[in-house]
Amino acid sequence: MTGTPGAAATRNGEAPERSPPCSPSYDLTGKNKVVTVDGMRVKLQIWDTAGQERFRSVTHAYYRDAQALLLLYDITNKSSFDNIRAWLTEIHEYAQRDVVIMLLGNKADVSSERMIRSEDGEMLAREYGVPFMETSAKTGMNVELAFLAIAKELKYRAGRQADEPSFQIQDYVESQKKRPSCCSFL
Ligand SMILES: Nc1nc2c(ncn2[C@@H]2O[C@H](COP(=O)(O)OP(=O)(O)OP(=O)(O)O)[C@@H](O)[C@H]2O)c(=O)[nH]1
Repeated sequence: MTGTPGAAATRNGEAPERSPPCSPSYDLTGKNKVVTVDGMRVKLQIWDTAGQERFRSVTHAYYRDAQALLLLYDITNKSSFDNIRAWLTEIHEYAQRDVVIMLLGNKADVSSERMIRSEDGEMLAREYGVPFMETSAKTGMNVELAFLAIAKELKYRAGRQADEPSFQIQDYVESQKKRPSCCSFL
């Protein structure tokens, strides 16, 4: 899943079939997920473009109609981080104009092999104006939060009332996210 638009909530529900790519404790992809937001059930249909970076025309089909994209890199793999800019460029060209984007630095549990500092992820996210957090599909750190934040944003957009205060996804993520307990010294 790393370095790819890892997951998307979609409008039309039509998705190419794909098996989940791995079996850590938390599978971030390949399923429908129901998140309860303020008592309302929001259904997210999640697609994973993993392993298809070489087939750009295929991945376009995945995210062209997506309402949200989770961009994942692997904190132990520099090239996955370096690929993120290219993905953001792609997304700018092919995705919906108002797509919700979130940047995730996954494998935060393996601090001994860390290549990308948390601050680097934060800086990149700030540059593109997207929320950022580090996650671990192994321990589950921030995984539910990522989906919850997306669901909250989509629910807010769908039912926005004129007098309703706007939902600030970046502020929400910053206030809720957990930091890895052990930090590297890079
Ligand atoms: N320690 C740790 N391992 C993880 C984590 N997430 C995934 N892995 C492992 O990393 C390996 C690769 O995971 P994938 O999800 O298949 O990675 P990918 O880059 O999407 O791979 P492709 O599907 O081939 O593109 C598997 O062995 C996973 O179990 C994590 O958060 N922590």
